[in-house]
Amino acid sequence: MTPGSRLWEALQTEQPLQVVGAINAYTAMMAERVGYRAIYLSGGGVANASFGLPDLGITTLNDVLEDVRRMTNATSLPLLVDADTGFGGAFNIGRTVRMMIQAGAAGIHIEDQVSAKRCGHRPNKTIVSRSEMVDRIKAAVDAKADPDFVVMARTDALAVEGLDEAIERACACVEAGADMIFPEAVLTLEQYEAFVKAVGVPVLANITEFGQTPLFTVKELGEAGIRLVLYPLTAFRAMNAAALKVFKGLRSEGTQKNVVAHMQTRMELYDYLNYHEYEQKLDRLFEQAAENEPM
Ligand SMILES: C[C@](O)(C(=O)O)[C@H](CC(=O)O)C(=O)O
Repeated sequence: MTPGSRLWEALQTEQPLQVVGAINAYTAMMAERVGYRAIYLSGGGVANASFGLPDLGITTLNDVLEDVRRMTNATSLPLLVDADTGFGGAFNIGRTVRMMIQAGAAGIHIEDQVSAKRCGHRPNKTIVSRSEMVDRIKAAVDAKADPDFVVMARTDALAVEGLDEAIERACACVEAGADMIFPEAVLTLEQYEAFVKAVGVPVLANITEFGQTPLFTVKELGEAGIRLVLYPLTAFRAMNAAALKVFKGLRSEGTQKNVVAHMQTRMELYDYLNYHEYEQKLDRLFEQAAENEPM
């Protein structure tokens, strides 16, 4: 099974499918162990966590691929990747798809903002024309060496041009071959329902914290017909708050004794890494080496 077909399978098994942002390989392994069926690599997350940059279209395809490879090597979960605006024109978008497939991604989403993009939940976004967005999707679809690789069209048009244009764009993207639709910065369940009714392909809801979209539950979204629920930076935000708390505490108190109870222990860390299996192999190697040692 290809990563793409695993994503389609997960979509059949879990409805709606929770897709959880896993910012790095280790977090991806924890997500797998606790039962998620699909994971996500956030574009904002790559910029913020791997480069200390804001989510403004500054990172490159290779920057993202590096994190994709790390995560796909560490888990067998299908990985959906944020490809921002596709990293260039039609030829670049084709290359993006081919390289993402090579790196083990199950799918990507490409959006209709201009390349000097902003976070989808910030004001003053600018989008390209409908025909330019359709060309982006066509370029991505043409490059799909694996037919099950998911090309998801994200539209940021709702906040810029309103619901009707956003829905028409989404439909035009589906006609151009998009497998799924990601309407960005949706405000109500009724808006989700309108997308679901119009597009005829799976629709993703981006339930990112501190944004424009209320924190709708999986149940509410499922009832609105949503097939994928995304939590792009949920774990990252929690990890950051925990790191900050421990950094400040250690600085002011001169010890971590008061927070150690809230930490993942060494044994828990090792458990998720299958450390003990590695250690046993290492022990055997040493034993064999000792046996082979000339007397
Ligand atoms: C999905 C997103 O593009 C991301 O980079 O993960 C962001 C998430 C966020 O900033 O909360 C977005 O929605 O624009």
